Amino acid sequence: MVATDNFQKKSEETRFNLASYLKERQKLCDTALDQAIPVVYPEKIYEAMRYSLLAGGKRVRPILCLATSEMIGGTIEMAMPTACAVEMIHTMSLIHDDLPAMDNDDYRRGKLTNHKVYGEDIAILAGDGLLALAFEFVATQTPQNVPRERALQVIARLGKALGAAGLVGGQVVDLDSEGKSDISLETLNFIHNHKTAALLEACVVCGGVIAGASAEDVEKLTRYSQNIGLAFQIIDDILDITSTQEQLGKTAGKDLKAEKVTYPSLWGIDESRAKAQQLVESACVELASFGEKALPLQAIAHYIVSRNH
Ligand SMILES: CC(C)=CCC/C(C)=C/COP(=O)(O)OP(=O)(O)O
Ligand SMILES: O=P(O)(O)OP(=O)(O)O
Ligand SMILES: [Mg+2]
Ligand SMILES: [Mg+2]
Repeated sequence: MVATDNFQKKSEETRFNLASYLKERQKLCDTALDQAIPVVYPEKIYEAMRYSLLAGGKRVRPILCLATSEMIGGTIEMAMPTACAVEMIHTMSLIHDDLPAMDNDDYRRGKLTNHKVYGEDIAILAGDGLLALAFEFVATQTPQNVPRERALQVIARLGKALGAAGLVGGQVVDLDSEGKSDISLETLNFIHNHKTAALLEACVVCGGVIAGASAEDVEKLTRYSQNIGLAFQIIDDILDITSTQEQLGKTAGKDLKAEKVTYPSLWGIDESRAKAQQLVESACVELASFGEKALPLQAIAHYIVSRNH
C-alpha cells in the first residue's frame, strides 16, 4: 500500500507517534462526550443520543479541533466543548443520513443504526437533540478564560458549516444525484466540499478561533482543511470499494451497487489515491510556517489517506 508506506516514512522522519497520539486523544474525547449527556427523564431520548454518539467513531473531527487549538497556542481544555460539539453534529448527520428517507442503512459504527434500535421517530429526535446540544455546549461550557466573542464566532461558523450552505446543501445535491450516471466532476466536487469538507474545515478553523488565531492563521487553516476534506472523501470512496463491512462498521460496496458517481468511478482507484496523496502534501505545506508545532496536524493529514476504515 503506497499511502501506508509514505505515511510510515513520514512518521519516521518526524518521529511523531501518531498511533499513541490518536489513542490518547480518542480517549479524552470519549470521556468528555460520555460526561456531556447524562441520562435523565425521558430516558429513551438520552439513551438514543448516547447510543450513536458513544458507538466508537474514529473521532477525527474533535481530534482535529483540539490539535489546531494547541498548534495556535491554546489548550485542550479551551477547545474541548467545541470538539464535543463537532462530534455531536457529525453523529447527528450520520443518524439522519442512515434513515429510511435518506440512505436507509442498517449498520453504522459496527452496530445497528439508531432507527433500527429506537425507531424512526426517536432517531430523528436523537439527531435533533444532539444538534441542539452541540450549540448549547459551546455557549455554556467554553471556559471563562476564552473571550466570549471567540465562542460566538465558533457558533456562527458551525451553524454555517452545518446548514444549507454546508452539510445540508451537500446532502441535498447528493440525494438529487442518486441513480444518475451523468454527474459532472463539478457537481461531485460541490457535494463533497459541502457534505464532507465543510464540517472538517469548521473543526480545524474553530479550534484555531478558540485559541485566538489571527486572520492570516485562519487562511492557512482554511486551505489545510479544504485539502484534507477532499482527500478524506476520496479515500472514503476508495474504502467503499476496497474494504469490508467488518472493517468499515457500515455496509461496504454501496456506491457500486447504487451505480453512484464517485472519484474512483471517474479516475480509477490508483489515480484517486494519488490525487488524495497530493492533496495531503499540499495541506501539509500550508502549515510549514508553524514548524514543529504543526506535526500533529500534518500527521493526521497523512492518517486520513492511510486509514483502512
Ligand atoms: C444533513 C445530513 C443528514 C448530512 C449527512 C452528511 C454525511 C457526510 C453523510 C454520510 O455520507 P454518505 O452517505 O456518503 O456516507 P456513509 O457511507 O458514511 O453513509
Ligand atoms: O469514524 P466515524 O464513524 O466518525 O466516521 P467518519 O469516517 O465519517 O469519520
Ligand atoms: Mg448519504
Ligand atoms: Mg450514507
